[in-house]
Amino acid sequence: MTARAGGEPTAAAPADGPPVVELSHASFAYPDGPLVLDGLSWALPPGRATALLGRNGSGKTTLLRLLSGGLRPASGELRLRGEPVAHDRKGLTRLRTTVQLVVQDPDDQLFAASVEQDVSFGPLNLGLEETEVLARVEEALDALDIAALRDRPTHLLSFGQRKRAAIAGAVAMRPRVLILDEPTAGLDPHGQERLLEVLARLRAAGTTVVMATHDVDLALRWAQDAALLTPEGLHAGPAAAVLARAEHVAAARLRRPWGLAATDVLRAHGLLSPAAPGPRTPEELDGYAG
Ligand SMILES: Nc1ncnc2c1ncn2[C@@H]1O[C@H](COP(=O)(O)OP(=O)(O)OP(=O)(O)O)[C@@H](O)[C@H]1O
Repeated sequence: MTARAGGEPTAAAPADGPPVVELSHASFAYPDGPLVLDGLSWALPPGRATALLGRNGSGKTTLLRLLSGGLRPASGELRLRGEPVAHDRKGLTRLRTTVQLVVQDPDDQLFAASVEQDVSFGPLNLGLEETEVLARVEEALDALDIAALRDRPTHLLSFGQRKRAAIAGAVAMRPRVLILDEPTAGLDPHGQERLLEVLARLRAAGTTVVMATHDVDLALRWAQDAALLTPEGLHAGPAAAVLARAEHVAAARLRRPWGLAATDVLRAHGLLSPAAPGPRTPEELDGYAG
């Protein structure tokens, strides 16, 4: 399947400033494979929360790896604060101080003997002073609520704990853009809520957060913007508007989010004016009852 640039003005969400990171007309194919992404453009303005959705194999992971410099577009370019990124050591180091990717499987990310060593690795690699490294590691362990696990071997942790350790490693880099590939997959509901709290704190501090997910309800309630990767292209914009486009949602093999379905029912019964925003969660529905 090939994702192409959409044929309509879809890519840019209302920006709060010039994009921090941006792919422009990027195409990519794995060696001996078909084109996965074809001329795709996507800009991430600062401080926004964006959900990336699409069917299995649509190219979400590929797109996130292109944005974070792990893959290089065959054509088109990656820009950091408007400047083209050179895919050499210097260019990628500069990119990684700003953009951090947390991959889907924590076992692809964790490699050090203990949690603390793993979380320290990135800041140490930046050549920071020891006190600065320690401060960042403490901050990241606290943020992910895993300080008690600092001396534990990573391979002896539960899946959810490993996932949090992997995210802590990215957070310790204090990135302006944090990209997470299906971070809630495999977490229990409590773990998911804790993770969303962590992401809310990072966003409050101005971090741009991008999350690939298959969960449309999570996307509607958590994200300001959504991007749907379909065979026709990337459809991006404010989350409620993007997820209301039935044909794009169907092309991404998703379903209508709960909140939009509830909004339809409220409007059909005259309980909500056409212009008023609807509930995004069952908890918010309570506010419409009286
Ligand atoms: N290392 C690789 N080598 C060759 N082909 C690959 C590689 N990784 C992914 N692909 C192919 O590229 C396409 C896009 O894969 P990708 O992992 O980006 O999709 P995805 O949207 O993240 O999927 P999922 O929702 O299943 O995680 C798929 O057809 C996949 O088979």
